[in-house]
Amino acid sequence: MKTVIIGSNHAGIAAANTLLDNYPGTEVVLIDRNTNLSYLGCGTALWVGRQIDGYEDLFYTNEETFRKKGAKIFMESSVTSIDFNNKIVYFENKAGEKSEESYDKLILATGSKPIIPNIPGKDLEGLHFLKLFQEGQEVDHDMSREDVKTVAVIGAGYIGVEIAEAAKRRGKNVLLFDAMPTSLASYYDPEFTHNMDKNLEENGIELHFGELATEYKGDKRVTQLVTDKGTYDVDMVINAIGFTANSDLGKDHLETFRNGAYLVDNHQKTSDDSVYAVGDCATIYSNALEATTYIALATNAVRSGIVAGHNVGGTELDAIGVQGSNGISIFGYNMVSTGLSVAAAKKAEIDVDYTDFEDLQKPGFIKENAPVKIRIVYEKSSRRIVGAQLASTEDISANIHMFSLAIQEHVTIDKLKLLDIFFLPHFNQPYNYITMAALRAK
Ligand SMILES: Cc1cc2nc3c(=O)[nH]c(=O)nc-3n(C[C@H](O)[C@H](O)[C@H](O)COP(=O)(O)OP(=O)(O)OC[C@H]3O[C@@H](n4cnc5c(N)ncnc54)[C@H](O)[C@@H]3O)c2cc1C
Ligand SMILES: NC(=O)C1=CN([C@@H]2O[C@H](COP(=O)(O)OP(=O)(O)OC[C@H]3O[C@@H](n4cnc5c(N)ncnc54)[C@H](O)[C@@H]3O)[C@@H](O)[C@H]2O)C=CC1
Repeated sequence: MKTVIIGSNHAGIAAANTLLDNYPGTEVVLIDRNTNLSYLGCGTALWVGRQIDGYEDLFYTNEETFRKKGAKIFMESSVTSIDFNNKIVYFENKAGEKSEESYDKLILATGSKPIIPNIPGKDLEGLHFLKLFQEGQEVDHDMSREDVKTVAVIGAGYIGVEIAEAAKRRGKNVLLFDAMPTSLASYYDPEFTHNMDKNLEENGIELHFGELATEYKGDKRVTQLVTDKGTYDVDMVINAIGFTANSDLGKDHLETFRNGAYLVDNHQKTSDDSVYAVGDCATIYSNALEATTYIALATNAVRSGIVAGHNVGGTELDAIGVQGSNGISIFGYNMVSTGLSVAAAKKAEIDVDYTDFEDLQKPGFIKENAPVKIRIVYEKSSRRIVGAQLASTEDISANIHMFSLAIQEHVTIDKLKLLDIFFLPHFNQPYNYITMAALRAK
């Protein structure tokens, strides 16, 4: 059996490795238009902000590894069209040479693309996106210019907040804009985002929330950003207002979601029996929403790649849905969340309650210690947990996995009240904040 995989980043790589490592004799062809594969975009801000030495270790595999495993791999080759009826993929390399590959099964792993603000001046120099490794290099290069003193970041989601920190660490004046009234509004409730906003401000980032960019101005290069509230002198702009699915190749043949992502079942199969879709170009099932949705995360890309790999290889494997678990760490302030915030539940018309608690991570007699905030969100009628948020300068990240499992397994808030949680002063308190929050639930 021959499988062609279009896109060899996290999702495509996971599918290819699953097939190559578990199904000897399977023919695998990988095609990608980029020069590199396996770039961990999550490291861009760390590298640009000089928190790590360079970008070299942000790649975890390469072309050669796939060749050694017996796969055919075409890099710098762009798939231009697919004949779904005759099962042929057409592609072109950078020299313009055209090729084709037939398939028995096709895995679409074409990922996502940044949303481009459609406002005047969008072709000026000095405007950036932050998706590809090459875009990270351009941002890094621009930030090295002596004349780039003020950086505007549009979008205070995950990429925007992380790159705003990086720009500040590089000594720039940083202006951070978002249409919403706080940073990270899609992931956390205001009780949490206000702490992050304060953290950003205390570290010298100028916040402009509830403000919409309307124009970039400049002669050849951007010199001003105009919003509905003012005009700002800037030397560089980084746009980070979200991703949308890159589904151009199959959108006329396959069923798609409202944002264009390929609709998939729990085997990652699309509406065409021979075609699978994985990662950011596909939909995903949310256990919190109990519905199909779109969540662009590397973790989802890897898991969906594994599921597709096994199903294509011949072993039935059901995806179990996700919670959209995520985390961020900015100037030492850590936030993690999973499932739905109260705001997200409201938007999805799920009637929820929540319980909050705040306490020190460890007993008061431990010196190295800091407060932790927790919110657990649960559905009013069923009492199942649908979300959790935590924030602290302590490393509270591992707590979120338990809540992810709780949402996946439909655990109620009441089940959490007497949960056996260990205590050791080096780590936590006997009256654990998880227990305390659960006990306070209405
Ligand atoms: C700056 C940044 C930071 C991030 N941080 C995190 C994080 O901390 N945690 C997290 O979970 N997620 C993070 N993400 C999101 C994560 O990177 C994506 O969810 C992940 O890359 C999705 O993987 P994918 O393989 O589905 O798609 P992509 O990474 O988008 O890869 C798609 C591949 O398809 C190829 N392709 C597309 N069209 C064609 C075509 N026509 N022909 C040939 N090849 C094609 C592309 O070249 C690309 O290599 C971050 C993203 C960015 C940009
Ligand atoms: N730590 C992590 O897990 C990370 C995850 N990612 C993922 O990568 C994907 C893309 O990240 P982001 O681009 O940061 O998307 P995002 O969805 O996290 O944030 C986009 C932000 O832009 C704002 N916005 C939208 N339209 C706007 C407009 N016209 N003007 C001003 N603001 C506007 C939104 O309110 C939102 O705050 C996301 O799925 C994200 O979860 C990215 C970086 C790190």
